[in-house]
Parts: sequence; C-alpha cells; structure tokens
Amino acid sequence: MKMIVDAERSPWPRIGAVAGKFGWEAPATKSKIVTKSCSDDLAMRIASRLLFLLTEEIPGVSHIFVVENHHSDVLCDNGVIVQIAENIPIRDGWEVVDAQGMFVMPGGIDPHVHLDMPFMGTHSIDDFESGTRCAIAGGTTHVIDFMIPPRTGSLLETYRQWAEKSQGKAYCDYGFHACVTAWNDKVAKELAVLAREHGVTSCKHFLAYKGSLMLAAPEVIASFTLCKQLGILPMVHAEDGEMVAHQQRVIFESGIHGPEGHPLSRPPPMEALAVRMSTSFAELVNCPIYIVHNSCREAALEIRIAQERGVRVIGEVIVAHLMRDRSACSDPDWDLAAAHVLSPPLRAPEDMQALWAALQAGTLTVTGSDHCAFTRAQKRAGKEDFRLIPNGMLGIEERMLAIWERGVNSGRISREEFVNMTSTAAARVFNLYPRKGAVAVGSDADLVVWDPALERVISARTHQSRAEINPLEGTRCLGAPSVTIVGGRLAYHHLRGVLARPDWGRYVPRPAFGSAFSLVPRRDTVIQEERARMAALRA
Ligand SMILES: NC(=O)NCCC(=O)O
Ligand SMILES: [Zn+2]
Ligand SMILES: [Zn+2]
Repeated sequence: MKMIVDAERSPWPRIGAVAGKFGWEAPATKSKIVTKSCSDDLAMRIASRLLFLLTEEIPGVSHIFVVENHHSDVLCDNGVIVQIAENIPIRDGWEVVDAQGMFVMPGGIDPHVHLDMPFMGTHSIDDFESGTRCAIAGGTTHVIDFMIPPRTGSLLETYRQWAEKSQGKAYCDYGFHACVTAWNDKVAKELAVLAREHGVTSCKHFLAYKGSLMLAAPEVIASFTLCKQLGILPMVHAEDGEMVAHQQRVIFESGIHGPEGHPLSRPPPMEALAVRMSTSFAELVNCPIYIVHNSCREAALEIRIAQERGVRVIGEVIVAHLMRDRSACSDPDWDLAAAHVLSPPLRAPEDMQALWAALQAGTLTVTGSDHCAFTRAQKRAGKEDFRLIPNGMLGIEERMLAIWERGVNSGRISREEFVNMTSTAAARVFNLYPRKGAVAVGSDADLVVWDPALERVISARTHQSRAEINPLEGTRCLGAPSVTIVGGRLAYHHLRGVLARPDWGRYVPRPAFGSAFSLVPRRDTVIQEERARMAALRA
C-alpha cells in the first residue's frame, strides 16, 4: 500500500531532519571523488564515515536544516519514504493524509521507557501493548526500553524475556538497552553477545538503588572499559546510592513518612556528585557517556563542565522534571502525591527553569519520558514509608505534547529544536539515524503530522496508560498529533483514536559504534602520545 502525506498547499514549512537528506547526498558525492580507484566496498565504507562526520552531534549546535516554505508531498511505500517532491500525482488505491496547515515531522523517539519492568517488588503497569499505544497517541513511533536483569541474573535470559514480552505486542517499533546490575565474566561475555548478535548497543549503570541495582565504582569503570571496546554507549542513572540510603534513614527517623520525604531524601548534591563521578569515569576510560534523567541545575552544570573538558557527555531530560516541581509530592491527596514519586525526584521551580535553559543552550540534547507507571494500589505499598513507594511516573504519551506547549509555544525552543530534541538527537545518539529521526528518502515511514492548532487537554480519562492518575492532569496543550504513521500505515488519528494493531511494531537492532564514538580513536592516540612524551622526559 502506498501512502502520501500531502502538504502541497500547506502554508507551513516542512520541517524535520531534512539534514538527513543532505547528509546522505553531500558525502556520497564527495566520497566518490575520493575513492575513484577503490573497490565499491571501500567506497561505501568511506561514504558512511563521511556521513558520520557530517552528522556528528556537537552539544549546543543545531544540525537541523529547515527548508522554509517548502511544500512537499511525502510518498511512503512498503514502510519507507520513497519520494519527497512537489505535486506527486496521486494514483488509485493510494491513501492520502492531508497535512495542510500542519507540520510533517519524523515520529518521536523516546529513548527512556520502562514497560512491564520488575521493580521494587512489583512490575510497572504499562507493558509493551499499553505503553506503545501511549506512544503513538502522543506522536512517538519508536521507544527504547531498559532490560533489567536481577542482580545475579543472566543478561541473555533477560533479553529472551524481553523479546517474549514485546514480540507481537507493540504498536510501534522498539529497541532495548542492556542494564549491568552486577559485574563478572559472565556479564561481560553476555554484553558482547547482546551487542554483536542482538543489536543491543547501549547499557545503563545505576549509581542509585543501594541493595538492588546499584554498582560500585570499580564495577562501573570495568563495564565502561568493555563498553568502549564493543562500541556500546554507557548510560548512567546518576544519584549517589550510599548518600541516598543515609538520608532516607535520616528523613524517615525525623518523622517524615509521606511522599514529601522522597525529594527531601535525595537533594541535588547527591545527583551532582554522581554526575561528576560518572563523567570522570568516562574521561578516565575515554568513552562517551549518556546521563539519563538529569533533574537539577547542579547536574546540568556538571555536564557542562565535563563537556568543556572535552568529555563526550550526552545529557537527557525527562518530561516530569520539565513540567512538575517537588511541591506535587506534598499534595494532601496521598495517591496524587505518590504518583509524583520518581528518582531523581521532582525539584524546585528554579531547577525546572535551569533544565529548560540547559536544553536551550544545548547542554542537554535528548528528551525522554522515563515512563514507569504504577497503579494506586501499587504505590500504596509505601503508605507508611515513602521509601517503599515504587518509583516512577508516566510520560510517553505526554512528552511531545508537553514539550511543544511549554517549549515551543512559550518561545523557549524553536520548532526545529523540538524535532531535534524529541526525535533526531535520540536517533543519532542511539545509532538509528537516518533510518529513524528523519524525513528523508530511504528513512522508515514513521511520521507524525503535527497540528499546531489542535488542542488537547491531558487527562487520565482519555490517556492510553493503565494508570488511574495522570500527574499532568488538566494540562492544556495547543499543538498535538493529528495523525501518527507507523511503517507507512495510519496508526493513530486524533478523531478515530488508535488504528494500529499490536503486531505492527518491530524490534530494531542497532549497530555498535554510534556517532558518539567518533572522537574516541583520535583521543586514544593523543593520550598515548602524551604518555609517551611524559615517559621520554623521565628517560
Ligand atoms: N525513574 C524512576 O523513578 N523509575 C524508573 C527507574 C529509573 O529510571 O530509575
Ligand atoms: Zn533511572
Ligand atoms: Zn528510568
């Protein structure tokens, strides 16, 4: 079936990662000159190396080119974009989506979700089915979920479980991050198999959650070292677990037992310290690093400092920390307060401002949801003790709506930056680009037709999540997905609801050595040369 997204008469520019199109074409032409006498095989490799250089992510620099007033049709066939041109003649049997007055963008990529995740004695309530329904209703067409093994468990067994949980149950494409929750030879071997055979090329390390997921410093360094060899992007949940455990006791023993104790027990310095530690490990090993869910000014500052030292730090921010402050944890309604318990916790209003500023400045470049929803009953496990409230807040469906409303409509970020921070940046960082994150010929036909005039009010009455409470209840968003297209098929329509089936989503393996690794070999050489110089001085 062919689908055409028709923006022919649109007064709006077609925005999106048009850079993807130029990115392919420019280096390919150049590389042909460079490699005239080489075999085709070598020419291909050089072409892709040049592409790397041209599309490299540099914090603070936007790579999105906008073709202003460009009115184009986008023709999708067999799940991919096959033509972008003006006035493509429409043939019988083609399905036409009228995008007049709207923006055609690459579907959102949410690189941080927890679906059916075993955690704190229970499982998060949204699984691949309801979680990816949330995704497409919110304009997101790709999610990356964290496979969390038990401390003594096998990474490969966990992969098999995740494959079973997701296969035939996802409304949009998806991938997995590994998680290292213990360090030994078996874990190291399995990490290599995950990367080489299953395309799992990113891996999270927890500095928090003492007694369950937390790793010690030498384990983190050992894992980073292997990740570097394998081209796996190391990720970190940066909170100092020892300090958190201490402060939780202090707050609980002071008589504070409710959800308001949660933010009090994990203040910003604990996060900043862990960010400093993680970026220092990355500098030591000379590998890139991705810090998930940065929640406060101090964490963003630490990232900036490391970036200025030359460490390739990619900073993520999640919708909860951009939209809500810690006062929500003191709500007199216990259930509502508990729905806002996540880690790192909600912060002061000034921290929210600082996170927006860090996004504007390019210190933080990727947005996720950290979707990890629980029911009222699940959260009530911590009724007498905030330390037992399952940590997590929803956000897959709300992420793009909220960022458009508070970011674009408020004048904080441009529409092009919106596309970058909700889709293209994640595609680049997690080596999905330009298959994902781009409106370009050859890219997957995962698109969102965004209507800037469509109003949506976030509510638990209408959301796709199984959670009974939506912490963003009542938020009015001007600008919403009119249509979401998954693999060239109409997956969601704002009036008709979810139209996709739960077997449309496919697992997408990701190659190792994404663009974040581009500087690693050269820097290794520079480090070696510096060491040799120092040694020579002594000799
Ligand atoms: N963020 C959170 O509170 N729950 C999900 C697990 C994690 O990302 O730390
Ligand atoms: Zn985390
Ligand atoms: Zn998370």
